[in-house]
Amino acid sequence: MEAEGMDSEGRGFRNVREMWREVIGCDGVEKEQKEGSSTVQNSNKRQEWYSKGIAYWQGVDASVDGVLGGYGNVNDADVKGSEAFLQPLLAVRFGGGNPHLVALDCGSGIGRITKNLLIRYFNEVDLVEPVSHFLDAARKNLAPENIVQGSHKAANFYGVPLQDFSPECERYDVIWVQWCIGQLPDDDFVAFFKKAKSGLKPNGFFVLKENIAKSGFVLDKEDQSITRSDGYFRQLFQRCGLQIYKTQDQKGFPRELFAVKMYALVPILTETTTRVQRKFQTWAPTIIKS
Ligand SMILES: C[S@@+](CC[C@H](N)C(=O)[O-])C[C@H]1O[C@@H](n2cnc3c(N)ncnc32)[C@H](O)[C@@H]1O
Repeated sequence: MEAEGMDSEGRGFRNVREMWREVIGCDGVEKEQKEGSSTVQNSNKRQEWYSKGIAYWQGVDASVDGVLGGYGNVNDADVKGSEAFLQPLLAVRFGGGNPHLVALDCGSGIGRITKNLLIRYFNEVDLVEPVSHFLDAARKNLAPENIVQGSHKAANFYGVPLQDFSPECERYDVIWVQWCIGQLPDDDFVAFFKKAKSGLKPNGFFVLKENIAKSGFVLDKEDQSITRSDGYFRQLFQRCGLQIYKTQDQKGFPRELFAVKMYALVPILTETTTRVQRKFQTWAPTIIKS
């Protein structure tokens, strides 16, 4: 049978569930809930997956080149591509008036994206990053004296991994997730986005920017991460209750790198929420008039 995916050493896996069972001790669909020794092994393996990932990043220089895996030269093209994607979305979803915009930069590393992009568009940016020397560098890079954007500021620095992060309810207009979601197995990926949805304001959205495997997945045993294909991501979005609002390919990266895609994602409205919203829309003018 043909392999659905492979690891960085070229070893094939028949399917993604087989791979997750091997690396985290369960198939990545649902966390093992049952008590007993299989649970212990499962959580030990999952812990090992995460701690090896963190250990890898702890050994990396707190620099643009470090967080970009030695490809610091793609920073400019990355920021340009992200800005071209973000700007029209902001205009459509929050245009008009002068809204106070807030973003969350996930797996922020040294604050590269906040510094070069988010801080220019958002009045406040929060960062979440589990590796302490990266977060310390981010604090320095984003200190008020190093920011040229008026009253815009990096507001909160959270030193936790995404799988343990719970956002403040309805704080964010945009939750930016770039080059870090591969650290999370599927079930934690789904749990994270489900939880993070509550952190979005009503018109808010996620931007996920990631490397894309040609098909299936590629498991990187060095930094304990997985690169997923576009089809794989789309299945996970459905499990998260998210739909693609807009997607675009990143251009201008060296050919030897993975392709990179940007997805703007919004919560799928259930029939009930849609009905409540419709009702509200018909009531609203009456409320305003009276
Ligand atoms: C390739 S770097 C990208 C950093 C940043 N997003 C950027 O584009 O400049 C990957 C980042 O993910 C972080 N990371 C590793 N495990 C993580 C986890 N479980 N949750 C959140 N971030 C994680 C690393 O510490 C590192 O900062």
